[in-house]
Amino acid sequence: MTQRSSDEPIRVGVIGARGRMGAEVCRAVEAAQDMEVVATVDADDRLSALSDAAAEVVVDFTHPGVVMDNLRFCVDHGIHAVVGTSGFDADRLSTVSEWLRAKPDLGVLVAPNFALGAVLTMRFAELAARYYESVEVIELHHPRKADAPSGTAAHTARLISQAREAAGLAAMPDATTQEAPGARGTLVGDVRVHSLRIAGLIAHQEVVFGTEGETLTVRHDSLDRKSFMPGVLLAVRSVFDHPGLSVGLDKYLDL
Ligand SMILES: NC(=O)C1=CN([C@@H]2O[C@H](COP(=O)(O)OP(=O)(O)OC[C@H]3O[C@@H](n4cnc5c(N)ncnc54)[C@H](OP(=O)(O)O)[C@@H]3O)[C@@H](O)[C@H]2O)C=CC1
Ligand SMILES: O=C(O)C1=N[C@H](C(=O)O)C[C@H](O)C1
Repeated sequence: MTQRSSDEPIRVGVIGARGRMGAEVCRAVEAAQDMEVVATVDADDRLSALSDAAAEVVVDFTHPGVVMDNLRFCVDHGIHAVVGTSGFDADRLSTVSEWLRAKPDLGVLVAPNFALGAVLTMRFAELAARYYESVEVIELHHPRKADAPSGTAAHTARLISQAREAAGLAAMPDATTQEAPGARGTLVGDVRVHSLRIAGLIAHQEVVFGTEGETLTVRHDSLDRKSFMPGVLLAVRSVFDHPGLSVGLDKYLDL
């Protein structure tokens, strides 16, 4: 049962609208019959354009440094939010949950990755985690990316680490005693994450598992930013039915 009763197109505001993802989102929303872009905001624009245009849902693809202010504005103004921007840690998520207490009907989705294959990769990795002694994550992105490790890699590593802990696994075998800074990546929980920035790439991730006599590699490649759009549109349609904070597009899927 959807909380949205209107048959009119969903009124969507886009923050970061002139960016790589934001521009793609504007095109995808305009091409969908059941939604329309009513406001676009980018750096130096006023967020009040969103409430002035009576946006029902805001899609945010901006920057980790500004996304919390944007979200605060949406929550304060009773606008549902679909957030793709990276940089969310446990503290930020609990802050958003706290804000939402005052708006029990409002939905906020923070999704590290909207590509279906990436969502499945995270789920597969979580399932495989308990069966392997070793696991490391390698993320590969375009060189204009501001943050490292990627939000997807951090989320994947957290899920794996939690699954390993729940299964009571021992520490991973690793004889390294001498290490050049960064050579073994960064730790998220007990999982090492390695970040590559390569011209020509978009967004890619490998999760490499190993145990005696075998390895398993789960890899996903976004070859075009269009790969994120079906997930973004699904989220815009579904956010009304998921009040509170949801983390990960899998929460809107039957996985
Ligand atoms: N969840 C997912 O599936 C995906 C998430 N992402 C994430 O989305 C974010 C954006 O990525 P991408 O589109 O490549 O980045 P871009 O830098 O291309 O776009 C970000 C846009 O936001 C603008 N911006 C900066 N500050 C503000 C502000 N205060 N208010 C409004 N707009 C602002 C930027 O303007 P200016 O350039 O002038 O600063 C820019 O136009 C990143 O965190 C990235 O990791 C990316 C792809 C998929
Ligand atoms: O900046 C990007 O491009 C991407 N960012 C997201 C992330 O940090 O995981 C999602 C995807 O990897 C593309």
